[in-house]
Amino acid sequence: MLEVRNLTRRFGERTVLHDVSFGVPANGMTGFVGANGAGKTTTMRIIMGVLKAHGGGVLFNGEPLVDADRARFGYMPEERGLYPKQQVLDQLQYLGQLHGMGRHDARTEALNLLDRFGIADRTKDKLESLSLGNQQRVQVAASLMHHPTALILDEPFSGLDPIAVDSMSSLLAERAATGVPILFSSHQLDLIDQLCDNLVVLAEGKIVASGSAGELRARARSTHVMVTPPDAGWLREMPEVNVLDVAGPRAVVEFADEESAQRILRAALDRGSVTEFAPQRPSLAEIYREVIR
Ligand SMILES: Nc1ncnc2c1ncn2[C@@H]1O[C@H](COP(=O)(O)OP(=O)(O)OP(=O)(O)O)[C@@H](O)[C@H]1O
Repeated sequence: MLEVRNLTRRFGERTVLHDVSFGVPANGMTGFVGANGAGKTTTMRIIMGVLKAHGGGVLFNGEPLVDADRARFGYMPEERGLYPKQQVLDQLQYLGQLHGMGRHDARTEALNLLDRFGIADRTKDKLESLSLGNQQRVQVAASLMHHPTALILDEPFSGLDPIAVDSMSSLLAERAATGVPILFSSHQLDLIDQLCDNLVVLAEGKIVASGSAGELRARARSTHVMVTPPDAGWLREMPEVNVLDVAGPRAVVEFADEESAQRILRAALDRGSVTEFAPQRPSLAEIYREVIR
């Protein structure tokens, strides 16, 4: 478990992180979302020791995070950072060896990762000769080489095609399942929804929501879809129901509580047929939009 506690950070007179606290549990992926400039990269840089915090700190498994822990983390920085002119395989092998892997193990792991990312045929090519998406795959492979104890990835999915997104997602999910806390930032809300067990939402340097997907969904507004042919417009006249949208027989509504839901359902049945009455599980994308509003 990685815990960010009460981080503050200023650049000149401007405070860009205000008392930021959240957890990155093991055994799951934590999505880090927020508008451009919200402070995600700054937070990740502080976790990795690239920037100093002006207040607060980071714990790893309950102890203050130190450089020896960070050396075992995998980090993909926003500015990336591999050598454009070096061959892909040699570069990954070199990075593995820097992390203490033997030459043979590093080469085997590099080949394994390049194969998983579908670029095993590019091992001898210089990084700069690869497309941007393929360079991105190599960057993520670099962060995974030494079987890190935690992963901090700044927009690892940006610019990837759907096949690469799938291979990267499954690889990260495998690492998460072995107990590695993974924090990754992304602007792709549908992807966050698909992959994340936890969500952290930052807005203007402040945490506006954080927690497990289940907790956040339970707190979010829950709606129902009701289909009552021929026209669901009558719902607007009913007490105890907040009608969010009506299109012909289909309405999206919000009830005060479960009893109200049941009363309205009975009223609908008394009027005629009900062909659908379904609670809607809010997506993490919807939760994100609601909390930053
Ligand atoms: N070295 C720096 N000097 C001055 N201001 C900085 C510096 N680094 C970041 N900032 C400011 O801190 C704020 C947070 O930036 P940060 O890069 O952390 O946001 P972000 O959430 O990662 O954004 P994005 O989604 O665009 O990558 C921004 O207003 C940015 O301009």
